[in-house]
Amino acid sequence: MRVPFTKMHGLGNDFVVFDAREAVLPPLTRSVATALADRRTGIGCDQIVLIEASVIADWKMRIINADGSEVEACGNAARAVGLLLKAAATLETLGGVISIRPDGEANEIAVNMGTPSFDWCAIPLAYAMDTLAMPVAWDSLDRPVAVNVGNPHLVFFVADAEAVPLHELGPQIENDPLFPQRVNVNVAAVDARDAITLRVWERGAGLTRACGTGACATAVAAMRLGLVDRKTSVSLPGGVLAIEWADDDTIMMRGPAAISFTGSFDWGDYA
Ligand SMILES: N[C@@H](CCC[C@H](N)C(=O)O)C(=O)O
Repeated sequence: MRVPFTKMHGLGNDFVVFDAREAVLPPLTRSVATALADRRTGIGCDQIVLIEASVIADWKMRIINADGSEVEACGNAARAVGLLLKAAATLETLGGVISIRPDGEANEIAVNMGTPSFDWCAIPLAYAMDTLAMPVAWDSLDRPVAVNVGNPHLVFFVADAEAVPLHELGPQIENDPLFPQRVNVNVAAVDARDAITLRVWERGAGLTRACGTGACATAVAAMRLGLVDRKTSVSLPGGVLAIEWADDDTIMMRGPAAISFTGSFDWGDYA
């Protein structure tokens, strides 16, 4: 069975998007997902995104990492779905209902990502600790902040984000038993009261060009620590996002999304 898809990205964080609002797709098993995401033999992507019908929001957005794990949230994918839908909409996700809308320029999308949580059990962590200054370290990375923005993030503030061997420390931290659902790992440098530089090791996908939820988690962590104001830019390897922690406690993310190409995928080859 050939299934049409749209290859998209948000600042280089790339997705294979299946629009299943009207069509019923075969089940996306772990073996289909990993084969599809494989950059050598499949289409290649960081995440697979399914748009489906919802009974509690306009649409449901499902997110599957390149390793086949289904997860709660993806900021860049929300903007990609916003670009495809070309209209304001609410999206049901495993992390809660979020909202998207076109934002001025043709490919710019604004996303209300919902309310962040800092409770240790909501991250989740394996045991109680202060999530604003965690008494833990992995080599040179220490005292991170933990934030849940639908999905779990750990944020380390460092002098030079480029200098951190994230390809080595990222997988160690992601899989540490302190994080029962694993964790996304952010290393950030505060450049000014309204500017952060960020690199992200994503749970289930590794180093990516950008991570929207990572930008949101890092911005609110820096805001809680008093390092930046309530509106800041976050510069990632793939480009810049604008993040605001609004008075109603929700996080607004603004940035672009793009379509790379369209195609069709033979599900049966991988089932
Ligand atoms: N790239 C995404 C985050 C995707 C999910 C993440 N890897 C997880 O496992 O939580 C983003 O833009 O937020």
